[in-house]
Formats: sequence, structure tokens, C-alpha cells
Amino acid sequence: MDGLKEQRMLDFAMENAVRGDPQSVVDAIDHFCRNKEWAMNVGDEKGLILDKLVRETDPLLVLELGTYCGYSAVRIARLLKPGARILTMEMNPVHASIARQMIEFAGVNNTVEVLEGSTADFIPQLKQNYGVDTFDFVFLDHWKDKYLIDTKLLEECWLLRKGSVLLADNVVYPGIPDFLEHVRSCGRYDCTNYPSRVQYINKEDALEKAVFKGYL
Ligand SMILES: C[S@@+](CC[C@H](N)C(=O)[O-])C[C@H]1O[C@@H](n2cnc3c(N)ncnc32)[C@H](O)[C@@H]1O
Ligand SMILES: [Mg+2]
Repeated sequence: MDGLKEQRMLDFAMENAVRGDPQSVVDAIDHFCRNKEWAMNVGDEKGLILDKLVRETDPLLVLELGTYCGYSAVRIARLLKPGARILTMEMNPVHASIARQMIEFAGVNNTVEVLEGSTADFIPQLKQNYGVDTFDFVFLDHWKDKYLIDTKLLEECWLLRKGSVLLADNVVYPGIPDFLEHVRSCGRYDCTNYPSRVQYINKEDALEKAVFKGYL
């Protein structure tokens, strides 16, 4: 097959979903990944847990670490109240470009801003350059050796407040033991595990919710 899977995913969504209808974009991507080519979106099964926790939190300001093609950003954006915003970080320029097109096609480009670059570079700039006070909801879904480093960076940069919800994907597969050990044992988070399955295949995985208790 020629070209990139990510481009094929975008083309499939544009041909099979309705412009401006984010649910139809989410459905088209899930269909593509279940029937044509697997991809690393959080997917429809874990996506239901993500939906439930976004609805419960009803955030005004969301941070996503790891945009990929924009699937989870569109998925979250479709649930947000007017005026709410998502900042999503992606260091791969090809992924960032596909994501911007996906987000624009889904009609959520006024809600979602893709920051192209690494989390290590962007997180320390958020207060000064992006007008951020604290995040209500953070979705961690980038490279697994960065979850702990970036969680500590969010804490150090005062970007969390009492009640901020961190939601981490892939805590069983491939597993993020250093992150889990930190949030479960440092005393600053209330943690809940949500068992599920790896996107689009029958293999055990889970999401971990860690609610920040404040700078104790
Ligand atoms: C699993 S995918 C994200 C999937 C997306 N959240 C979804 O569900 O649709 C991980 C993405 O994180 C990006 N990434 C990994 N480490 C990063 C970092 N330190 N800073 C920014 N992007 C990163 C990768 O390039 C990749 O596109
Ligand atoms: Mg993931």
C-alpha cells in the first residue's frame, strides 16, 4: 500500500463522515481501524470510559499529551460545554498536520488547538504564552516513558489545582509502572483504575484516573 496509514485514515474519515459532525468522524475512524488498519487512537472501547470521565468532570480547560491524528481530541471536544478549550501537544509534524485537518473537518477547530512540539518544551510555557492558569482535565496518551516526567512537570509548573483530573491511557498495556507508583503512593492523588481492552483488539488494558488533592 502506498503512502501513510495516517493519511488513509484522514481520507477515509473525509469520505465517510459528515463535515462538521464530530461523532461521525469518531465513528468513521473507529470503522477504519477495526476493518482496515489498526492505529493507536484510544479507540471506541476505552473511549467510552474517557467520555464518561469527561462528562463527569465537565472541564473548561483540557490538556492532551499526544494528539496523533486528532481522534481523542475530537472525541473529547464533542462533549465540552461552550467556551471550553483543549490544548493538545504533538511532536511529530506529520501527525500534527493530519490532526489539524481532522479537527477542522470535524468542526471543532474553535475548541481544539494543536501545539506542535514536545511536551517538555511546551508545558513550562503554558502559563506565560498560552494564558493557562490550571487544567481541569489532562489526558496522558503520548510516549510511555514521558508520563511520569510530564506529571511532575505539571506539578512543578503549578498547572494542577485541587480536583484536577489526570487520565492516563495504557497503564496495563504496555504498562506505565513508574507513573502508577508515583500517583498511587505520593499522597497527592486519589486514584481509580478502569479496566478495559487495547484499542481495536482483544487484549487487557486500563485507564488510570488520578485526581490531584492539592499541593499538600
Ligand atoms: C498513542 S498516540 C496518541 C493518540 C491520541 N491521543 C488518540 O487517542 O487519538 C501518541 C502520540 O504522542 C506523540 N508524542 C509522543 N511523545 C510526545 C511528546 N513528548 N511530546 C509531544 N508528542 C508526543 C506521538 O508522536 C504520537 O503521535
Ligand atoms: Mg494510548
